[in-house]
Amino acid sequence: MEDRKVHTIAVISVISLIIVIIICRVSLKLSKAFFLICGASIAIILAVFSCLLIRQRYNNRRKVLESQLKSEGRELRIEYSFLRKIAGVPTKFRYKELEEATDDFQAVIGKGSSGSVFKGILNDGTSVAVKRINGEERGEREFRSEVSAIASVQHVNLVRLFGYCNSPTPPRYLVYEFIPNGSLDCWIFPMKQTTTRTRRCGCLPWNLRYNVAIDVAKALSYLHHDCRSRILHLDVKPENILLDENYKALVTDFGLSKLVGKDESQVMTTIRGTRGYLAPEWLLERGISEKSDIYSYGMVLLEMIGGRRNVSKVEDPRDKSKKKWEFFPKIVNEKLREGKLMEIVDKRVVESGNFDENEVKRLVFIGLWCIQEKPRLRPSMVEIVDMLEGRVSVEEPPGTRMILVDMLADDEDPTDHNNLARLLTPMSSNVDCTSTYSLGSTMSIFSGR
Ligand SMILES: Nc1ncnc2c1ncn2[C@@H]1O[C@H](COP(=O)(O)OP(=O)(O)OP(=O)(O)O)[C@@H](O)[C@H]1O
Repeated sequence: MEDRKVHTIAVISVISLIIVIIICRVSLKLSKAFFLICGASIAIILAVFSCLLIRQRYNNRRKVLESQLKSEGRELRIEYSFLRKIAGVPTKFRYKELEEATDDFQAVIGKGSSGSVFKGILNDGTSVAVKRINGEERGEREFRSEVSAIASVQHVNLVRLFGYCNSPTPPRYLVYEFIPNGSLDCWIFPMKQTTTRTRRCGCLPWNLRYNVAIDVAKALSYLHHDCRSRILHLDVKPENILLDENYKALVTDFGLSKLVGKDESQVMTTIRGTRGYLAPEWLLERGISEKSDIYSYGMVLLEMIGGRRNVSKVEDPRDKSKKKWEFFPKIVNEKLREGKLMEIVDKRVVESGNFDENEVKRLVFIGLWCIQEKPRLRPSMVEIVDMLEGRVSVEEPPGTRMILVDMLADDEDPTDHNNLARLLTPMSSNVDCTSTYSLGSTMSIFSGR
C-alpha cells in the first residue's frame, strides 16, 4: 500500500516536471529563467522523493519491530505461564478472566458452607474449578499468604491451586485444577431418590475404596511430615476428597488449614470443620495437632467401609414417630467385639462379592485406632501408610468410650442453639474438662452439611 503511494507520487511528480519543462520551453525558450525553473523543479522533486523514501523505510522498520515485540511478548507470556506451572506459583486472575472462564458463573459443580464452586475453562484450555468465597473471615493479606503457602505444596494426591482472584471486599475466588469425578461422598453414600443428579456418582468398588484410603493417607502424611512447616488440614471429610478420571484420590479444600511450626506440638485455634469429623480434643478446646486430622481420617475410613455417614438420624425402634442419633463407629466397635465385622460392610459392596475380608478387617482396625479419644494412641500418618500397604501389621484396637455418643444421644435438633448449649455442657463434665464452651465458638461444629 505504502509502496504504491510512493510510486504514484513519483509518477505524478515526473509528469508534472515534464509538463512544467514543456510549458517553460514554449513560453521562455532557452532563457536563463527556463534553466532556473528546471533546476528548482528537479530539486523539489528530489526532495519529495527523499522524504517519501525515508518515511517508508521508517514505517517498514517500525512494523518489523512491532511484530518482533509482539511475538517475543507472546513467547514470554507462554514461557511465564509454563514456568508458573512448574514452580507452582499461584496466578493472580482478573475477575473478568474468571467471568469469561466460567461463562458468567453458570455451571455450579458444588456448594459448601463458604460459597459455591463453578466449572470453568481458562484461555489456554485448562479446566478449572473456581471456588467463590463469600465470607468476610479473612483479610486480604492473610488470604494472600495462605494462598501462597498452599500453592507451594505439591503432591500427586493434593489438588493443585492454580491461583486466586482477590479484592479488598468479598467475594474472593480460588482457582483449582478441575477433578472430573467429583467428591468421594457421591461414590460411597447411596444417593437419595429425591436428589437431582448434577454430579457423576456411583458405587465405588472395594479395591478402589482401599486405594483411596492409601492416597489420602499419603497426602496427609506429606502435609504432616514432609513440608517445610507442618500443615494441618483440619477439614478431612469425603466432600474434600476428589476422584480423578482414574479414581485416584486428591485431597482438596485447604480453606481451614493451619500452618504449624515443626517444633509446635499443639495449636489453639477456633473450632471449625464439619460435624461428625471433629476430634474430641478440638471440641473440648484442648488444643489440636496433626492427630486431629488423623481422627477425621479414621472417621472417613469407617464411612468408606460402611457406605454410610457416621452420624445419622434413624427411626427410633421404640417410638416410630421419633428419630434418634446413630453413631456408626459405636456399631462397628460392637460388631468387632461380637466377631460379626462383615455385617458393617456397605451392602452394595457385599452384594458385588468383590471384597477382601482381610482388607476390611485391616481398614476397620486402622479406622478404630485413628478415632481413639486419646490423641497419643492414634497412629501417625506415616504409620498408617505402612499399615495400609502391609509393611506393618495392625493390632486389634482397644475399646474407646466414644464421648461423641454422649453428645448425640439426646433427641436434639442440632439447629436449635439453646439445645446445643445444653447438649454440650453435660459432656464437658462427663469428660472431666475444665474448659467452658462459648456458644459462638461451637456453632461451627454444627454448621456444614
Ligand atoms: N477442584 C474441584 N474439581 C471438581 N469438583 C470440585 C472441586 N472442588 C470442589 N468441587 C466440588 O464442589 C463441592 C463443594 O466444594 P467446597 O470445597 O466448596 O465445599 P465442601 O468442602 O463440600 O464444604 P465446606 O467448604 O463447607 O467444607 C465439593 O464437594 C466437590 O464436589
